[in-house]
Amino acid sequence: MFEKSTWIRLPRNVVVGHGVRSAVVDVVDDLHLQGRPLFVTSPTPREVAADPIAADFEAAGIEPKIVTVEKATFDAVERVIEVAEAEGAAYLVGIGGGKAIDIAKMASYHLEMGFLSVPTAASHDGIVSNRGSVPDGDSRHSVAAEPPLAVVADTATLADAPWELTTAGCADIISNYTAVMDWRLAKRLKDVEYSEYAAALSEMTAEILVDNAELIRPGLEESAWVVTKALMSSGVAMSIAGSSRPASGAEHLFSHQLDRLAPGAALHGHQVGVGSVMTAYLHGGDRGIWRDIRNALSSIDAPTTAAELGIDDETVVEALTTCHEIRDRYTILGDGMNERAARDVAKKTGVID
Ligand SMILES: NC(=O)C1=CN([C@@H]2O[C@H](COP(=O)(O)OP(=O)(O)OC[C@H]3O[C@@H](n4cnc5c(N)ncnc54)[C@H](O)[C@@H]3O)[C@@H](O)[C@H]2O)C=CC1
Ligand SMILES: O=C(CO)COP(=O)(O)O
Ligand SMILES: [Zn+2]
Repeated sequence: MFEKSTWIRLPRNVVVGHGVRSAVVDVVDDLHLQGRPLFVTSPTPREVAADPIAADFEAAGIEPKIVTVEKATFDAVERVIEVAEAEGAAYLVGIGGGKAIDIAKMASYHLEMGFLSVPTAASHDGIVSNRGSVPDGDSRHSVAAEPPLAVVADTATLADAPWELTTAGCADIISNYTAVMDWRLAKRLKDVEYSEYAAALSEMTAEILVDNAELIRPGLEESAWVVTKALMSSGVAMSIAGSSRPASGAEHLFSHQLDRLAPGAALHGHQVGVGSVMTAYLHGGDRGIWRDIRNALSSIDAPTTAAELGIDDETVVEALTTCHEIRDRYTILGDGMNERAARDVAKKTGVID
């Protein structure tokens, strides 16, 4: 008897384009959301977007409460839950980069409340995904979270954000190549749950982005459009899979370990991009696609070396040898690299000197 079932939760409204920030209040109306919203944001996105959006709500007779968060931690999620309960919030709006959006979607999941995603940077593919990513001691959890009821991505805001945030988003997408290689490997070796549709969507998203790399240039609003569509498509792949597997493999483990060893040194997307160059080498050796990945990253101004990340060579080697312990996710790293092998791959790919 056939007993499989799946439940894929995707946004109902996706609004992307120039100036759509002022449409958030209309989107809320279209979704028939009632009551007081809680905006979850961080300091710069508050100035850039949350305060102006709050003014639109006030003009429409709705008084939002705003909470500002700094880090994507379980404590921050707890604080947002407490504020939402104390203020009688009816739904949450995450406004900012990956961290603010992750906190909002995780708090919404716990509160069983609707959530809207309003990215202010095209820096990560968590904009529509149903996962949250949180460091916790020596581990990094990928936790279930509320997918957004709607996404409102204003390309004017995204194009105005610092250019490196956009290149980080591109690198987060380019890393899908190796994430999918790891997922297929884990399917073959460990029979993990696998979706060919999610894997294909994730790979195709990376391909389309690389094919359109010439459109991704600083100061071009069209770049924000191209990158945001890719970020959403990658997030949909995660929602189809019900896991971050299509977009997170060993290159993400490497980045999560760098976050522990060198906190704040580089952006998430830039770290996973450099990780992807090295794990592509581990998958395919010298004839594999590692040079294609490195060239794709260079073509959109993303870092390809430890020095460009602002991280020293020894930290890269340490991250490579220890990052398999971050979580129980089988990848090309298997049960870990030894130091000589880690140094070798980092040197051969030009990541370290
Ligand atoms: N849940 C998921 O599926 C995913 C989650 N992530 C998570 O997202 C985080 C990475 O996201 P990021 O956006 O790189 O980090 P982030 O949220 O820390 O943002 C980076 C910086 O950009 C600033 N910023 C945002 N918009 C701006 C604007 N318009 N102008 C000026 N500055 C602006 C922020 O204030 C922050 O200082 C990581 O924690 C990562 O694990 C990443 C991918 C997928
Ligand atoms: O960053 C992600 C996908 O780009 C997902 O993060 P995790 O590695 O925490 O699942
Ligand atoms: Zn990522």
